[in-house]
Amino acid sequence: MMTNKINTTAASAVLGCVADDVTGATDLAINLAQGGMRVIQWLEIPTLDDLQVHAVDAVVVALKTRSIAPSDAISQSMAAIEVLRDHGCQRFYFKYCSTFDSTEQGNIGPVAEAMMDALDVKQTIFCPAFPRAGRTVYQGHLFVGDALLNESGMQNHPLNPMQDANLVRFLTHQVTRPVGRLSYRDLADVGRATESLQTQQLDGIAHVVVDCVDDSQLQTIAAAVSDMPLVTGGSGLARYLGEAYRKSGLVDEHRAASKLPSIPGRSLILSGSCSQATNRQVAKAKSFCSTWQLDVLEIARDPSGYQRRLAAWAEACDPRRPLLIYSTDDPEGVRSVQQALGQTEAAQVIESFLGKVAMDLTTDVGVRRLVVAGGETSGAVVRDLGIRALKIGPEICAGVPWTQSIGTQPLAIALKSGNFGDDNFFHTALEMLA
Ligand SMILES: Nc1ncnc2c1ncn2[C@@H]1O[C@H](COP(=O)(O)OP(=O)(O)O)[C@@H](O)[C@H]1O
Ligand SMILES: O=C(O)[C@@H](O)C(=O)COP(=O)(O)O
Repeated sequence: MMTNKINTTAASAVLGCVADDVTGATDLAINLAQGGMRVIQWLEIPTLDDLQVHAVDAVVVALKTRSIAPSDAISQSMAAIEVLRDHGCQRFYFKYCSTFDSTEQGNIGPVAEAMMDALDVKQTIFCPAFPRAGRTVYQGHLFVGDALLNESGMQNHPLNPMQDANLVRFLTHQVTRPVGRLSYRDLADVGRATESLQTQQLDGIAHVVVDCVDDSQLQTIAAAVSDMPLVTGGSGLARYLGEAYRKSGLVDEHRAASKLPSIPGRSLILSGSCSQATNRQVAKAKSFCSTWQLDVLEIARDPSGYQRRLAAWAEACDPRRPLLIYSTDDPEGVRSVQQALGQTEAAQVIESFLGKVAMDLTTDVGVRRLVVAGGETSGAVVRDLGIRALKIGPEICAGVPWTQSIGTQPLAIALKSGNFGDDNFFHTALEMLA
């Protein structure tokens, strides 16, 4: 049950966002910042006192709810929404993956419906499109580049293989209320888009999947939904919310983005993503990094022995070269590990090991610059490092900024969604700090 306590201090953020994973949250945060909003990203649910300390327009709370049981995802998301609402947020954003990562059981639909109930909202949109990163939606079908979602490599995802690109059909499995579509034809102007949403609401359509193939359509969608209390989607839409909220008087001025973190120290790349993009990026990074490929079965057998060997190796490496430690593998490698350990156990073994590696190497060998590839992987790493919040810096590639941890002994951190970035991503990221 939500409480009715509303905080109305001047410091309240207008927009409260809940993201279902950490890289997704960072992606959302950089897009909001590029739209001129001041943003803070929390890596755990903040307290009301935490929220009073930072004067921002948008608060992004990163959860790790994408691949857990729907009931757990709902309860964590509700806890986040409650604190954001009590803080005084007037608009809410549920961020999930631009590739709609979920299964027929959830968690996108069930979490969205729970948020709608909590906020007393009759209709929301589903807008995963992020054209700058190649994610578009046409006739309700999600494309990654020029491939349908289910032919894009996402059909082999280790945790949520995506086998249906038709979002209207797929979302219908996850929700209890009717699903409609805002067609690209109605995105010709804001008035038409608004009218289509209103007509659908009168027809009882609660969930509207939004077509969108370019940024001008995102701009139209943002203007059409600026009064909607709750929107859901990828990060693309967020880029234009600042402008829409400024026009409707919710946010005052356009704020400049933050600077690069200036933090000396060793660089470490940790990669647990098995996406096609990350496989290519890891292959490229081997040329300029000291490299260690994890043997997952050996970690499962003797985690502490393996951790000691890895730490000794890192200690002995040339400190001027970045360290690259990865479990990234092709679908065949992933299958064989999952057959031996089970899907969930394999993920847990790797995530908890990479978290420990991050702790060891930041504590013992002077790592202060950290790049992590993979949403679940990033979630595990920042949790184990005990980082509570991030300041958002400039963009490395679409959807991935440099960030700086807030607190004593800050780290420069880049959290990369598995699918994002070109083949030279790791090099580009570290060169920016050189
Ligand atoms: N070699 C591997 N075999 C099996 N599972 C793996 C392997 N490497 C990583 N994983 C698991 O696959 C999942 C990848 O998810 P994630 O980190 O979110 O990456 P992405 O951003 O590409 O989705 C993680 O749970 C990770 O622990
Ligand atoms: O929207 C996106 O594509 C990303 O922001 C995202 O959610 C990242 O998820 P992972 O691919 O699991 O890192």
